[in-house]
Amino acid sequence: MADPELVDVVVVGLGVGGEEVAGRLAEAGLTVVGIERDLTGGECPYWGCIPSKMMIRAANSLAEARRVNELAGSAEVRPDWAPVARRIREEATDTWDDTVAVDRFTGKGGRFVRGSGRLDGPGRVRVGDQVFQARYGIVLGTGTRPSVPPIDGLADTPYWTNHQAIEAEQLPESLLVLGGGAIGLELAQVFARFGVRVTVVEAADRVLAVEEPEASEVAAQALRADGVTIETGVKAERVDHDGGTFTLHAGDRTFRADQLLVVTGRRAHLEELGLDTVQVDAQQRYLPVDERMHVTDGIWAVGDLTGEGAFTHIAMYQAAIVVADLLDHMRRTRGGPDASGTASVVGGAAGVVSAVGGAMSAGGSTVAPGSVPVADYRALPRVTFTDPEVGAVGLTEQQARDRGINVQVGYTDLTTSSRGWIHKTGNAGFVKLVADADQGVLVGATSVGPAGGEVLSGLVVAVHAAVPISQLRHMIYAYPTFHRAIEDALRNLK
Ligand SMILES: Cc1cc2nc3c(=O)[nH]c(=O)nc-3n(C[C@H](O)[C@H](O)[C@H](O)COP(=O)(O)OP(=O)(O)OC[C@H]3O[C@@H](n4cnc5c(N)ncnc54)[C@H](O)[C@@H]3O)c2cc1C
Ligand SMILES: NC(=O)c1ccc[n+]([C@@H]2O[C@H](COP(=O)([O-])OP(=O)(O)OC[C@H]3O[C@@H](n4cnc5c(N)ncnc54)[C@H](O)[C@@H]3O)[C@@H](O)[C@H]2O)c1
Repeated sequence: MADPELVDVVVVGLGVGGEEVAGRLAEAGLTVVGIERDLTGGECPYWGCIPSKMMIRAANSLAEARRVNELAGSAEVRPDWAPVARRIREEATDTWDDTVAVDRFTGKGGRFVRGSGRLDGPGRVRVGDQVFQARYGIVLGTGTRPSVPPIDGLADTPYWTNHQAIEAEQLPESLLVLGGGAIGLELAQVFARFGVRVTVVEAADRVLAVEEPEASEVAAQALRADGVTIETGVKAERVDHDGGTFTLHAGDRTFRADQLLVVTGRRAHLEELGLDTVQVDAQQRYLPVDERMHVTDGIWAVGDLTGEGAFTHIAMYQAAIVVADLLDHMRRTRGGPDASGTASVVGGAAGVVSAVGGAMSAGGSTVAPGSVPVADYRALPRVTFTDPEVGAVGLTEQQARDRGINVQVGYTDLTTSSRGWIHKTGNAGFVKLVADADQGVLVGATSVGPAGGEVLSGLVVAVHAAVPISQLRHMIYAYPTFHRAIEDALRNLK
């Protein structure tokens, strides 16, 4: 067995989070080994956010064209999946080839290794026959994979996960979607708008169950208007496939379709990471991290793996913290610059310090030695890109009540706002605010509507910066925007 090779940092998993950390550290002059077993960039660019939003853009253009009949004359719409599949192949994924992403990383000075990495004792990572010893740290960014429920017969059928759904070049005539969460609803609406007969089968008593009940209701109504059948409270017991048709059995009910898409959540595979070799429990659902993304001595984690929210913006946010903290750790280990910025490190990492004179560049912001930012998820935004979009930040009303907060709620229906009324067809939505009456600030908000995700931005600022409600009430909201509904909802707080 070859001796371990000494490098500065090893990053295992080059998804959104890992690629960002590895690239930034390599740019900073560290010797960084990035290990990826599949495609550099991970789920988001190849099977997640980007191609799914290309599908949504296409499906929404069909829906908008169909609205011409109500607003502006007549339009005949003939959906064709071919340009969508082509765009995903050619523009988004290079037909699922990551050469560009690997070149981007190596262009920054990183060293790329294709394979499955696992911890091999303190400071060490093994990939195949190669073993790397990390001088300053190891970063785990191995993400999640679909969590497939243990339903009788399911594993033996050719069901789709998000991968096959995103890669589809032809659409089935009918589709069962198991799971009415973010992925399920976004894709169900897309396929329905392209003419597929879609049924969503959800175990909980409502779709999008993590968000406000009003959001679940509007989303369900919108999908039904697109022809989607929504079945909630269904406990699937068995799945059969006879070569052409899937049959899903639940009590005395059966659901049939040409294809079955399983989107029932995601799971981190900690058991694959060799965590036992560093005395970390691998029997957990996610890998717990502290506010600076530490797992244990010399190990950081980033992204979906941490269970702090499976979103690309969380992975990027955490990546900035890991970079800052790792550079800070390196400086302390090497006896680097003090708070006044006197550089004293040498070797591969010296470039980092000399380049910025004692301050360290992390995530686009400059971090002075010793002042590493810490994670704060109070104002975590999320957007489900159905039409209407469901945007939310911070706590739901129920979550706030469960925390014992003295809650006030303000609600307004978008259809009654000037802009909603003008917009007419496709105007479903609302703004709901959750306030802490004792503190006089918003702790959560939901904005559903044609631009629900964009309207959310003002609400994210309000929750993040704890802007006093009295101040929010005395702002000027442009007329007639969708976001002006926030002013109404503030007025309705009680
Ligand atoms: C259909 C869909 C739509 C989505 N839409 C959105 C959206 O609109 N907005 C949003 O914010 N988020 C969205 N997400 C979520 C987003 O894709 C994830 O939050 C993001 O990809 C997480 O990044 P990550 O780096 O944690 O993990 P991943 O992107 O999962 O990357 C992890 C990488 O690690 C690699 N890996 C795993 N184990 C090993 C190992 N042992 N050795 C080497 N490599 C390994 C994997 O191959 C993978 O490339 C969507 C997800 C899906 C599935
Ligand atoms: N727009 C976005 O930002 C976006 C889009 C897609 C995905 N994502 C991320 O990816 C994550 C995973 O998405 P997802 O939709 O797979 O998970 P999810 O957790 O959002 O939803 C899964 C749904 O499946 C249901 N379910 C679980 N087991 C079931 C069963 N046996 N039968 C029927 N229903 C069952 C759950 O009740 C839940 O409603 C999301 O949590 C989100 O963080 C984000």
